[in-house]
Amino acid sequence: MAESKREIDYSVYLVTGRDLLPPGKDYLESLEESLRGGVTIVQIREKTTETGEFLEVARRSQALCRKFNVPILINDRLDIALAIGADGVHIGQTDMPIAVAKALLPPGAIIGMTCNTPAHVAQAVKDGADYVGVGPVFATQTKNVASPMLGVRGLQDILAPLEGTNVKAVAIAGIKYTNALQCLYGAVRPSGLGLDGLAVVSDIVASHEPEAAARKLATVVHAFKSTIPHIFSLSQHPYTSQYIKENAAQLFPAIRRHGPLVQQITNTVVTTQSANATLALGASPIMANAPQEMADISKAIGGLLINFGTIQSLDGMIEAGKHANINRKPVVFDPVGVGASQYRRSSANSLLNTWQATVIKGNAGELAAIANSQEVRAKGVDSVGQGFKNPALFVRDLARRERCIVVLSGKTDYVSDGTTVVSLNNGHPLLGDITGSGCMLGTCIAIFCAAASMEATPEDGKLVSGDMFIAAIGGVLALTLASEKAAARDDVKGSGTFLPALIDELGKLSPEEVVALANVEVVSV
Ligand SMILES: Nc1ncnc2c1ncn2[C@@H]1O[C@H](COP(=O)(O)OP(=O)(O)OP(=O)(O)O)[C@@H](O)[C@H]1O
Ligand SMILES: Cc1ncsc1CCO
Repeated sequence: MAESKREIDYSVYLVTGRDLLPPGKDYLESLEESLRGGVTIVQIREKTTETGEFLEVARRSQALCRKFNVPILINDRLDIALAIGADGVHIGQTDMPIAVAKALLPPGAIIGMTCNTPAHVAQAVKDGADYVGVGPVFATQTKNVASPMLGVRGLQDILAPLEGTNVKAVAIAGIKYTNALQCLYGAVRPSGLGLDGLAVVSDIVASHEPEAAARKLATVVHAFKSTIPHIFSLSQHPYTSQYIKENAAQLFPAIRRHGPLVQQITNTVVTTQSANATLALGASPIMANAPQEMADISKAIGGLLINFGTIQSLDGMIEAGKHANINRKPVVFDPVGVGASQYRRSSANSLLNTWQATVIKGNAGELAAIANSQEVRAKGVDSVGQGFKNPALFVRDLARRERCIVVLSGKTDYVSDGTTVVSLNNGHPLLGDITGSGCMLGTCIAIFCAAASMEATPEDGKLVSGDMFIAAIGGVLALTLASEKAAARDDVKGSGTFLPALIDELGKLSPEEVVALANVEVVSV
């Protein structure tokens, strides 16, 4: 074993599973191909194999790993690790304690531990583990998992004890190329601490083409790791009011150029007006709720809105977001009335645990409920009271926690990417007199996000390419500027005549008008 600790790259952590090999695929052939594809560390897991055979498998695996200069760890069996001189061991909660393993293994050996709770992680840190394997993130068939699933959101909490330590973390269970970016995004804590890698089994081992499977995963993990510092600022431009106005204004003609198809799972109150608003802006709506059709629809769309004003199919919302993440399409989440019932609260949690939102948009009452804040109360779908004492700080912190753009609607709208906060002071009180103006706002934001991502070149490490901060602001400006123009019309006598005028005006805004009329301020927090 190595005398001093080598620098380990945990990015693509392969856990072997010979029982999962596809028919006709040789174990060593599969391992070599996966190493060629970019696996950076290997753990040999043999749960039921006799000692002699385990030793043989470990020896042969090690010879291959050495060829690629990739470290090899042994699951559970210290005797096997010692016998072959492995780089270290991976132990479970019910296996040998870390202290005992440390005493038996030579200095420099890597010790990793499976952890299902923050308390496990804290203990592993105390005991001197080099890394923790945290999970289960998703349901999986490869292991009989008794611990409750963490979900993507749970990853942030379980990593908390690693703040300020040098202990590394990989996530495990149910991780595949298709959900890799969700996990990586989901795990990033407000401090910027995140996962060092992803542990996979079947995504590589069960593949007929393990080299290609490993390469795809490696590309995503490496690309993500190189973008971590900029995770909240999708653009690295120092935002000024003028830059924001000009770039948001350019998205109006971009929508008309691309005519994005925007999928909207929305409530029964606003469906028609949201579809008409979509057409007015130059995009195409498709209102689709059934989980069975999400895989197909997701491939065709430019963006997705999930508004849960009247939850008809939670499964549909889960599937739609999942496929949008897989296909790298922006997802705008509008948790309408989320504080109104326990069902809505738990549904929001399930959704945010399954996919990564690009934008979360809500009024003060809704966003307070999402953030578990008692500061603002709600009455059904409406926010009551004066709102947050410091709305700019609130949106910035929520954007950091949820790792996405946050839009707080109200008389003044606030938008943040976790670094910059802007306040937007356009709009008209008549927007408060019609139902579903907030829902239309979500629709507008989804359309702008779709256009902005269609304008951008896709990048490997990003769930969505394009500047979603500017896009979200563009969506707010569309609705609020159109409302000002509609309210000023002679034919508008009240909320009844206001709604059709609003839809008319949405389709008429020019980029020049947007720059001239937009009231955008960058707020310091
Ligand atoms: N008094 C007002 N003056 C100017 N603009 C307003 C006013 N009230 C709301 N708005 C605008 O209306 C849009 C919707 O925001 P609001 O916070 O009212 O949504 P909401 O409460 O979710 O609405 P709903 O529940 O009806 O869908 C925002 O862009 C906001 O700027
Ligand atoms: C009134 C209402 N109830 C559920 S959704 C909705 C539309 C405005 O949010």
